[in-house]
Amino acid sequence: MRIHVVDHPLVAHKLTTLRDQRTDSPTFRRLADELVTLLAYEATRDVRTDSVDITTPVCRTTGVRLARPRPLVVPILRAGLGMLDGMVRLLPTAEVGFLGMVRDEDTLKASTYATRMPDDLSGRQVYVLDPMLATGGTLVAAINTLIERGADDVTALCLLAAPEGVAVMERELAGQPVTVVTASIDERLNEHGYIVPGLGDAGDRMYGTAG
Ligand SMILES: O=P(O)(O)OC[C@H]1O[C@H](OP(=O)(O)OP(=O)(O)O)[C@H](O)[C@@H]1O
Ligand SMILES: O=c1cc[nH]c(=O)[nH]1
Ligand SMILES: [Mg+2]
Repeated sequence: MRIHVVDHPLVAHKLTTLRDQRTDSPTFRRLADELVTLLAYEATRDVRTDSVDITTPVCRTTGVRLARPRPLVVPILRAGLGMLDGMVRLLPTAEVGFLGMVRDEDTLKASTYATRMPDDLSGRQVYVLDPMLATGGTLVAAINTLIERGADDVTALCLLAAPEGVAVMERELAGQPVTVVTASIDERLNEHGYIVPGLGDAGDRMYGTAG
């Protein structure tokens, strides 16, 4: 497993406003959308392409287009849904699958309540969207599901990651073809499994009270 932290002043600026507890839900959704577009630029660096011959108004030339089979984008409901539009705007040919997962707030164990994606993912590049990598339980389970279906290239886009969750991913997914792209590795998890400094509950901030 590889991890890539996107170190860019625009990312840091938007992330700071996202973290601020005064930021209301509509602004939070807009910033999450903008941030995923910036992360996607890094996350798709190795997206597969084919060469294609075209004619410009001036001459014939060879360019590239996104390869087949189409990439699959999988948001993890609920909070990951807020990252979907920004991602498919950059990857217009992508197919979209869905994983509904929730973490028990007492045991911090993740469970899956909905799965809707192709059974066979062999040869597919998969992009998983989840804003928060906290204990890592959700993302490890999600990525194992994708690998069991044959995915051989998985990239997770997370707005924030905790060092504890990164360590769990590195241990549980050692040797697997997995990359995590994040805007920040924060300081730690608190006693409730929340990322510190973090941004609170991403799903609630995205879809909770409008503030
Ligand atoms: O790394 P972990 O410790 O597993 O925690 C991270 C998960 O927790 C949050 O989801 P939550 O369970 O709150 O569901 P929601 O998106 O519906 O709010 C978040 O969106 C991640 O999916
Ligand atoms: O800090 C955290 C941890 C898990 N889930 C969230 O939404 N936020
Ligand atoms: Mg939540």
